[in-house]
Amino acid sequence: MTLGKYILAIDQGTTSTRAILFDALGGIAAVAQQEFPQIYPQPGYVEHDAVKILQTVIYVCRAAVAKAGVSAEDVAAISITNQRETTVAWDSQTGIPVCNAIVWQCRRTAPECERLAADGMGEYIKSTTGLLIDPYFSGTKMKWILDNVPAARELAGKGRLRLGTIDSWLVFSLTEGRSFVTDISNASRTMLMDINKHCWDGALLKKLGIPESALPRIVECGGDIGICSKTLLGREIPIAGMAGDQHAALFGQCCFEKGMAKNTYGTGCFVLMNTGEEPVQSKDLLTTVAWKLNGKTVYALEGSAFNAGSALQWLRDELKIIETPQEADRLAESVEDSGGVSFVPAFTGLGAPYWDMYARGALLGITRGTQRAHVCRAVLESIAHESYDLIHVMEQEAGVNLLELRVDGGASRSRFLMQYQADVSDRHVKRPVCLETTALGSAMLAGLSVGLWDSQEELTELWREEQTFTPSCTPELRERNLARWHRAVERSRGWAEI
Ligand SMILES: Nc1ncnc2c1ncn2[C@@H]1O[C@H](COP(=O)(O)OP(=O)(O)O)[C@@H](O)[C@H]1O
Ligand SMILES: O=P(O)(O)OC[C@H](O)CO
Repeated sequence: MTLGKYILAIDQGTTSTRAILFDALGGIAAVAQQEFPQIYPQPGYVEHDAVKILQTVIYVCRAAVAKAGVSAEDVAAISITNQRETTVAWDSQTGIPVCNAIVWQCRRTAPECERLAADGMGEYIKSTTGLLIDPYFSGTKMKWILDNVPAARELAGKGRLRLGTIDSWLVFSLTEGRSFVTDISNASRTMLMDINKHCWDGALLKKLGIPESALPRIVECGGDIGICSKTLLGREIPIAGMAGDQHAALFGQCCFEKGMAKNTYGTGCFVLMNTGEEPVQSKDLLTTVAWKLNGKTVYALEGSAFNAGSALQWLRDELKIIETPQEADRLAESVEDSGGVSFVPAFTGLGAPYWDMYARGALLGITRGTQRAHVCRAVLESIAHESYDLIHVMEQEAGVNLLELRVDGGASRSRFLMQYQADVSDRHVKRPVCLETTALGSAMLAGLSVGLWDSQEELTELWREEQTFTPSCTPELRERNLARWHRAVERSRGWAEI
């Protein structure tokens, strides 16, 4: 077989699935995208239809290859990157899910998390998995399925239950031999994997009642992950790169050196910093595997904010005060400030550094003169404010000074947001030419594995800056805005509990 010239990257995100065909220079030959429905069965619950997700994957892969006008022979490898933690349960024989996937944002396992905390599991979970007790992670979602879906229990009894994150679900569904694997970066988000030993932790599986036989094999982020069956594109193609989306974005931003960091503005906001080959423990941040390649593991510290771009979608879909996110940008720039309005996007609680599963969204400071432009501005500012918190706590806990922040993701297109981010965090914000960094990172993992690229140095050469946003705000204004944000956060906390 001659080596194809392209990598087909599947980016399975929270609100849409994209397939992007990258050429050997890291350039985009074609993109295909499809949104899929979010399911909100009750307040605080978020679900996805895993079969629908698979259908979007198949559709966008075929569409991207067709758009580029290339043949399947030209595709050297497929890579997968995905929304993390979202949990799917299915039957190994039929390949059919037993219930909707429980999305990372879903808060239904808050009571189980309280029980774990009351049992004094916090310290053990932190030191073993690098994570905090929160409904965010897959472990308690798996337990919920076993406790609440009779078909899951029945299949578990027969040894036919499969529990996995979206990466496992896609590899299982796309491969002829039905490979059942998860990559180590996704596994490190389950609250079940020992981040030092890189295996499932027996004590946690026992505590949550999860049978190890239902869990996938943990593999590296590059190599022989599976062979995609020819039903997808007409010929078998190796799946050679796989990582959770935020880990892939760190790789795609070429943050290969210890201390380099990125922030991805998608549905949520996720700041990850490369901390080198040893896991670094932190109080309010997550310790996670960034990637593992050829036996070498790189770790990261992560600050996660659960809602960011989703707040713009809320303005568009629920409040209906904008038609596109770009309109929010224009409106935000049309007023001098937010007119005293503050917004806290805690739709599904607050992540780092607050870790409040009962916080809920808040819109404060409204007066009779408040216009939609003020609300749009407050929403965009809130995304920068929560990112400021992540950057600030990261600098404090890792003892570093981030001189620059590399940014990507859908909402990093917003000029207003990026400038405000630079102002409020007093840091240079660097936006690359390729904002599809998540997909690019996974393509790089696959490309290294199949020999399209030889080294990380070669990949670094492919990274191109589009624009740097320079801080230009007075310290007084900055402090005033941050103080108001922190007052607003306090008011949003514990709301659902009450
Ligand atoms: N021009 C824009 N300005 C601001 N936000 C945007 C813009 N375009 C897209 N977004 C936001 O980006 C998000 C989608 O980004 P994406 O990286 O695809 O996220 P995900 O992978 O979580 O689905 C949406 O929530 C949307 O509100
Ligand atoms: O869909 P995204 O890009 O916002 O990413 C979701 C995260 O992976 C959740 O941990």
